[in-house]
Amino acid sequence: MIKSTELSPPTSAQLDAKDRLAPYRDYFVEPEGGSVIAYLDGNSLGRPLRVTAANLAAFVQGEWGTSLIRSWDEKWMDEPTAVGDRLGEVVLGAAPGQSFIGDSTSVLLYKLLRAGLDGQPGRNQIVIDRDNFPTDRFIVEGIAAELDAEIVWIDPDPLTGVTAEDVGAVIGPRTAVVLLSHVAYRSGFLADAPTITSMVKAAGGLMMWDISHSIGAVPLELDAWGVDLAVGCTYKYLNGGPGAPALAYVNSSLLSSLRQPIWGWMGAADPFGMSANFEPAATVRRFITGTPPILAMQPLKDMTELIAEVGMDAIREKSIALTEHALALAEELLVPLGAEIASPRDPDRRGSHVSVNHPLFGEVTARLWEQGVIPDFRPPHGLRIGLSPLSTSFAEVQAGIQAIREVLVSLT
Ligand SMILES: Cc1ncc(COP(=O)(O)O)c(C=O)c1O
Ligand SMILES: Nc1c(O)cccc1C(=O)C[C@H](N)C(=O)O
Repeated sequence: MIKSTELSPPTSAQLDAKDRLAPYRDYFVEPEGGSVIAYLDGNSLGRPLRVTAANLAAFVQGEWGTSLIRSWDEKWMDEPTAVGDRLGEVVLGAAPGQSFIGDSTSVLLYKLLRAGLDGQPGRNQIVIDRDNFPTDRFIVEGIAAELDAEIVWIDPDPLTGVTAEDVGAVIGPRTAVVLLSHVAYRSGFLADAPTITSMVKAAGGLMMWDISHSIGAVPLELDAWGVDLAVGCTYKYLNGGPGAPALAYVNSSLLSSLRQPIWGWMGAADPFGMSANFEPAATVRRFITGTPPILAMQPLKDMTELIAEVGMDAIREKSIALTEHALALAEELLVPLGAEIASPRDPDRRGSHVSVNHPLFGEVTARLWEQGVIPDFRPPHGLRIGLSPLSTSFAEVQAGIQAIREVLVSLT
């Protein structure tokens, strides 16, 4: 018999019943024919909002189909920075004039990192960790090969992620830029951004964060933390859609001094002046290169407004409850089968996804997808459970983890 002090953990149904964000699940497009039982990959590709379908149709008819090229003058020239400013207000903790929507995250990583490095004469080291997302590491390798730059690698403990101590051990008078992921793409480890940023700045370096796995899931305070540069994906927790253009942030203190490497007419002071030589815009527009992908930046506006309605604190609270639930279920149902939890137990050090390792998870994930249970798999043996706070229920997490268990049992 359970003693009164030994309360059993709440069930998925109880958690869903008291979840005040539960009604927002209906705001998302329902997959057809009950074909998806559990979508646990919102950290890779967020689900579309219903309103986005209507807004895209209205955009095609109105701004594009009716206003035609006049829309550039009326609205679109300012769209990348207007959307960036709104994101700054709602999710980034950034004052206007520092953010814009532009190219892919990879290309923005290149542009901002190169600009940062060029803006640090006498310093030639780029600091990055070996667990960072491949594109971040590859961009750094490419820039180091292109310029006289040295890469300083941090080898973090996969579970604790990159700590302030790790960073403190490698920064110094030659540090130009430190590039880290705020939330690690495998483990979900949430780095101590305020502490690390101030350490790097005290050493004279520039701090650049890849916020791909935190925008829209973890509250950010880029201005207050003193972040220099940041980039991040908008197709994850901002539900911008496949290949949606990325977000870039350049601290206002650097706007006049940094020069990005890919000069194009849309980053010029007067794009329609058709001038003989490149003169960069005085504002954050100088980081834009060519014609901005206006159509592709429409959906993320819808999610930004939904986040504004709900509030980042409520989103974070649900995100923590979801990851706690996922970890408790994984502990109960998967660990006895030989799986290992590969994400931080401390919610203050965790983003909105959790990873579990098992040698059979590659095969397990393929079978799960066939039956409409959709986590993702990252080699060598990590199954990642991404929990998008506004579109995921606690029951969905349970159904997903039970299915993982059943497939694992069938394969062993
Ligand atoms: C941390 C991180 N950075 C960058 C990217 C990729 O950026 P891109 O949109 O250029 O493929 C991803 C995901 O694909 C990511 O997880
Ligand atoms: N960016 C992706 C893509 O273009 C196709 C499929 C998946 C992705 C991803 O988002 C991968 C993801 N950033 C990761 O953390 O592994």
